[in-house]
Amino acid sequence: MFVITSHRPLSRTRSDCEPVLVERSDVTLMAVVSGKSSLFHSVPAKNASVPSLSIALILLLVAEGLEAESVDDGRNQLFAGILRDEAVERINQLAKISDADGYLERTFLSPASVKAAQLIIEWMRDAGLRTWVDQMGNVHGRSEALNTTAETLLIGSHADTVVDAGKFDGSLGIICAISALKVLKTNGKLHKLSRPVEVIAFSDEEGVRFQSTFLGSAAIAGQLPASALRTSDKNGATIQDVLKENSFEGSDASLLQVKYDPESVWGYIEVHIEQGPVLESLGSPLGIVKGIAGQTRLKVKVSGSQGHAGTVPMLMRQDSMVAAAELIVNLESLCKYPDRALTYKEQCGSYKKESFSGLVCTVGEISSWPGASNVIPGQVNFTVDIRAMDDDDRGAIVSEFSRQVYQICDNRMVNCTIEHKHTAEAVHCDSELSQQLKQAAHSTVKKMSRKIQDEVPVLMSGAGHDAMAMSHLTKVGMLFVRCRGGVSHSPDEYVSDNDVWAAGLALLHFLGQHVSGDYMSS
Ligand SMILES: NC(=O)NC(NC(N)=O)C(=O)[O-]
Ligand SMILES: [Mn+2]
Ligand SMILES: [Mn+2]
Repeated sequence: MFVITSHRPLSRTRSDCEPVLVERSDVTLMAVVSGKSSLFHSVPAKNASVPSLSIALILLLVAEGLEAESVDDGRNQLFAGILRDEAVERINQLAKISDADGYLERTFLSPASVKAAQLIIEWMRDAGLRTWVDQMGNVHGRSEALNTTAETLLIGSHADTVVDAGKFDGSLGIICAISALKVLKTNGKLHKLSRPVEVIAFSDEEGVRFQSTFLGSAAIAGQLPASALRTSDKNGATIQDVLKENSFEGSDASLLQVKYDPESVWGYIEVHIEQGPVLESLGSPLGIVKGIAGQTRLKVKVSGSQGHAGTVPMLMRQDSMVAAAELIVNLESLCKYPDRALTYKEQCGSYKKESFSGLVCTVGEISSWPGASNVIPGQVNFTVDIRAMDDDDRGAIVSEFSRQVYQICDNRMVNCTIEHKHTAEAVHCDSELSQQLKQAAHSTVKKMSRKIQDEVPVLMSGAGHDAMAMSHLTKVGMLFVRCRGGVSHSPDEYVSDNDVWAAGLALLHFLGQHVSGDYMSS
């Protein structure tokens, strides 16, 4: 019995194989073959001579229909040190910077977000980029080009997180971009770029603290109204307060300074985890985003009659908690079975049931006052997140839900208000950018696994991204990276080291299309 652990790409034989790497110098090799874990054998490698191991490996691989690759050291051409090992280390480092003990949370300009920004600035400088922080807390790293007046290619993602977050959502896109540019610097090609390239780590995409999202990217895209500065969080602190606390001006004028001139920007691309199960089910490490679902965020406030849990008869109650519960269950039913509730001929023209692609709704937060077990709540507030690939679908659902809210609250003699916190229209990614990303992804997967027949998947995104805001400034493209089980917004979020590597390599190949000469060697 022997263990074969490997560090170099073997030919990928089945779509669900992770490409594994075989290192000649490492006499212990492992052939990981999909669905055949019985292939794992273990023996202390030190007892085995290399020839017998290589023969064993070839026999093993041939037996499994894997063609043993000529093991040339392609590792250096694939920059695993920077694009995988260092990138993974940085993802883990960033994940340790949190406002909370025991789980990951970084919200707009929180102490942890300020600390994370400092680390990102260090990494950007290490990649040879000129860095600065703008008046909305976005961190910028820029490389000039041969032609300094050419329009800039922007690459970004967000540095903030949800509560109890995973370590890849947002961070992966920032770190891969910095790593790909570091490879160009290492190869002496950073200043051979045909256009300036700028990495942006956005200060707020998730909208956890102020409920309105894309604060950083919307400001750069000129989509953030000055009134947003007066938005307050649960404790009554406004965005303006938080900016000033962090030595930013927090004025309407300073917000305007953040806006980019559309004429100065060539395009925006973002690398992000898929946060869904499609790539994993297809056995593909990378995918291209065709479009991003539109989203609406609401805050519903239900006010009833606060009272004694033991003395108010059931039929005399105006119970805001039960009213909220009925609203939430009705919302779920509306989004599960929209055609039952909506007769589209009267309300919205000729809708067909299947037009509700990507329709989802979530109540993520609920709070009650006074929050004591023996008091009938006087006030219950909850959030609503509604998304759909089609903006008219989403609009129809939001208006039907609003109708139901007022009807149910009337029936229960409680007062309801609905506050619109955030709306972002669905976005279609630019075909030219998407094609370039697709080529980069295709050559990456081919290089890493040496065998690729299948197309790079193209898919829609139910998750929102800064690309939604940036689409108001310039054309956008997105590259998705496989994540285990599609899990995200959870500490179980996971991307394999090789997929982190694939993402960085794809970005490098994409940047290579904007570099004169051979970008892959010094
Ligand atoms: N990539 C994300 O997780 N984005 C999240 N944030 C926004 N703003 O959409 C979300 O909820 O989908
Ligand atoms: Mn997220
Ligand atoms: Mn995200």
